[in-house]
Amino acid sequence: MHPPGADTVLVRHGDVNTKSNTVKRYMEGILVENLEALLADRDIPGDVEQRWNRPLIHTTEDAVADATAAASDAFGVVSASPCLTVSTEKEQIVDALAEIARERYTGGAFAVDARRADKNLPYDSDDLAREGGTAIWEAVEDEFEPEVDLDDPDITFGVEIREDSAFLYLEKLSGPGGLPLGAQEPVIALVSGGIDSPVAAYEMMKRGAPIVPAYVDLGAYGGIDHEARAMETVRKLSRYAPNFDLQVYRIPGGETVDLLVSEMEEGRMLSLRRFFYRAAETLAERVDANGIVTGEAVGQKSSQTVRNLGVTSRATRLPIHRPLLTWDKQDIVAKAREIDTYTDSTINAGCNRVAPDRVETNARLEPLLEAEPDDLFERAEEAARNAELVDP
Ligand SMILES: Nc1ncnc2c1ncn2[C@@H]1O[C@H](COP(=O)(O)OP(=O)(O)OP(=O)(O)O)[C@@H](O)[C@H]1O
Repeated sequence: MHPPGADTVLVRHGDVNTKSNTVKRYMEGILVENLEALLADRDIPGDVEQRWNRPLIHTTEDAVADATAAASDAFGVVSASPCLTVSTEKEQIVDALAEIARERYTGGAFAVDARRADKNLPYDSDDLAREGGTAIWEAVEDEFEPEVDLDDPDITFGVEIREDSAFLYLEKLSGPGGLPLGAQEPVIALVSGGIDSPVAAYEMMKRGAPIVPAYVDLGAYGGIDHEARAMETVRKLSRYAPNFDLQVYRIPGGETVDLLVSEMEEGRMLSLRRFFYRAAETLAERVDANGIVTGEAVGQKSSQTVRNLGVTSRATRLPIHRPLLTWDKQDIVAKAREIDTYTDSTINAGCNRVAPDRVETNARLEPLLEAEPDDLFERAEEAARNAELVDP
């Protein structure tokens, strides 16, 4: 809900504020570009202004809700509010609060949350909250029985006073937090048709690292549905990053999977992971990426025991980022639903079908090296060199 006449979105960032002024300026610049791209991608009118630690989106009242929703999808944003802008004169703010109350208050407990960045103003936030609260009360008391509750209000009248304007709002839409996308270097995101890998990729994006998605085509063990699911989740992720290229590298892995299935039993899944990582490393050299992100979590699968992660990780010199390492499955599923990458599929495809009846949970590197094909890494490197770029 926004105040009548609201045509501005106040955008708040969090971790960016912990940076030095130079870095903060730089990151705010990236955030502004990303906000502009989100608005353009969703056909929302608006101009983004970079100022005082709080980017502003100037839009129309009709578009202010959509613009706020778009801002709350931008990495680095902690919250966004659709605002009415008035001058910093106390009387103007108090009058505007009364007017907003007349239009929007429908009963229940209310609070005024006032903050000011400019400590030179002739009034402080407590004065303003008190006078604003009285004005709201008087504006609605004939029709309702208003009540003030600063701890658990039904409606909060927010006031944020900056150098030359005061911003009045009724809601704060939460954003993802983190850092603006592009504030870090890119990483290869290994995306499967599963639930976890898109969430892991999203978490890296949230910390500012653009992703280069890579899908390993498992041949007959993957299948068209498996690939379609992987592509669909990348499409969903691209909604958060319209100014970044999220084309997918499809790495051919079918022949190697066939070989692993015919020649290996228990350690097969681990060698397949080692193939993935080495292929990702080669692709990273090709596209100048700096790490690999996967959806693995400790103990979630046999290939993800602490011991097995240690053995599989030896296949690459690059860091493997596993943002979900300590997450429980239900939290991963909840996040996947929240970011709209959840794929409600029971199709038995991908790695599930490659898995043998008896899986290795306690691997050692030497016996695995003995068992796996000698040319596993050459195969991975060649597959990555042959990877084709496809639209998700
Ligand atoms: N076909 C594939 N292409 C690219 N990466 C893959 C593929 N299969 C698995 N991975 C990567 O390896 C990780 C662990 O594999 P796992 O077998 O647990 O995947 P999954 O259960 O099929 O999918 P997810 O982990 O996404 O739920 C995945 O999170 C993903 O990063």
